[in-house]
Amino acid sequence: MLQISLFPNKSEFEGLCQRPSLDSNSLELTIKNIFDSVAFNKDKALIEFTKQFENREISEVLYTAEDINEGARLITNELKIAIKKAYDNIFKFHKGQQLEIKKIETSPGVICWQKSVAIEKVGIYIPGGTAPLFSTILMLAIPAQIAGCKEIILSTPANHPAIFYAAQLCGVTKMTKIGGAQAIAAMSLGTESIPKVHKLFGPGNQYVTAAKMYANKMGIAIDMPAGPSEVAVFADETCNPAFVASDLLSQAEHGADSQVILLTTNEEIVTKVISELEKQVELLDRKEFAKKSLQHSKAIILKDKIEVITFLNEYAAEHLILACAEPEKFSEHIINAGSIFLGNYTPESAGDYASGTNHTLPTNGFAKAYSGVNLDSFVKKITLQAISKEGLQNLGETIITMANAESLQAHANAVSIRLK
Ligand SMILES: NC(=O)c1ccc[n+]([C@@H]2O[C@H](COP(=O)([O-])OP(=O)(O)OC[C@H]3O[C@@H](n4cnc5c(N)ncnc54)[C@H](O)[C@@H]3O)[C@@H](O)[C@H]2O)c1
Ligand SMILES: N[C@H](CO)Cc1c[nH]c[nH+]1
Ligand SMILES: [Zn+2]
Repeated sequence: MLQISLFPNKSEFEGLCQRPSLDSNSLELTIKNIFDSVAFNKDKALIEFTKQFENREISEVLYTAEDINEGARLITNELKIAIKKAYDNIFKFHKGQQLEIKKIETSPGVICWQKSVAIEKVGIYIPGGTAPLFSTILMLAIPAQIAGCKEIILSTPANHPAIFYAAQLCGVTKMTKIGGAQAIAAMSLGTESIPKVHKLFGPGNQYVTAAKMYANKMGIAIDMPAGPSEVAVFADETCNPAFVASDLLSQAEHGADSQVILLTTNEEIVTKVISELEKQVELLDRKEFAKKSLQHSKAIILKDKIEVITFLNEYAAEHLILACAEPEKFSEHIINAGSIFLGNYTPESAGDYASGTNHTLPTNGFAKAYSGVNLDSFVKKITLQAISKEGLQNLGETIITMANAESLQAHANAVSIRLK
């Protein structure tokens, strides 16, 4: 059950913000070995790792169009309707992130603007080790589709019908059967069957996340480190303890390495939430994962709201639920979080599936510096400028003065030659 921390000192906040993690040295070595093998033995290495880590026998690393059609046909009508509804909301929210091009005349005759251009080849990782997270396909392939990415390569160890259905719906161009760090290695290095991509996206366990970081060091762009799921809930007297417990469990059930945090200024709320957790956890099919996750999760009782805000900004949760009075007003004080859920009727799982926001979010405190996936994640911005003869006459002196001061005479000449 949750570890309780009663009125910790501010000096203890940093320790309380630690997430459970694997030994990073041995993790890095495992990842390096996987990348080296995939670089050398390509598809053959992928087939061997799939047997070694997942006990799955495969003879080809890609699904054929026929495999995908057949897989998708097995989806139930009920799930198809749910996915379409989620698709529409996620599409609407991400389409709304498109900005119109604005040409700015910075000084007379000098026009500057920028355009967004889709990243041509993207690799999306869809977690599937213990649950087939087909919702992640919507979260990654919909913005890729809106951005106009030409190739969307999907890798996942899962083979649920909804995985195939969602891949078709979202215009995925190639689908691999590979999971884990070896999938990330394949999309970073390229193999006989799997193309090398320009940018990697997607959440995953610690192996997947460490592999993305490794790929990033080799020069492949990544969305962000999106590892084991986490949630922090700030609950005051207006909360419903049963709702709070259900939210904590919704992230605890992801995996043993997930972490959930309950923050409050009222000790009685902790007692009520824990009693709900004890009841609700027993009803879950994934109770073993949830219980392990709760063992390294925490209930923290703080002195006042100011301390709560300080803690939350230090923790930088992937998801933050504000089960408190005036949640929107409270949210104005939050500067580090992946996604914020306001009020008693906004469960985190709404954002996981269907409200419209993206569920691929920075974990492990990376929300201090990274955003979650959004439309911009799939584009590059190219700036453009056009200067008229009069424009250059206006700006020329400024450029020449600055170029000379940097001792870059050719830069100055490129202007003065035009003004003669
Ligand atoms: N941050 C986010 O946005 C977000 C979103 C969704 C899910 N998640 C997280 O994604 C994760 C999904 O994890 P998962 O394990 O179910 O699926 P996964 O697909 O991420 O990982 C499964 C793969 O891990 C590899 N693996 C497992 N044990 C290994 C070992 N000992 N050595 C080498 N490789 C090994 C295997 O190849 C397996 O295919 C969870 O932690 C969940 O919390 C995060
Ligand atoms: N909560 C996860 C992000 O941390 C996303 C997800 C997918 N399916 C269910 N949940
Ligand atoms: Zn979730």
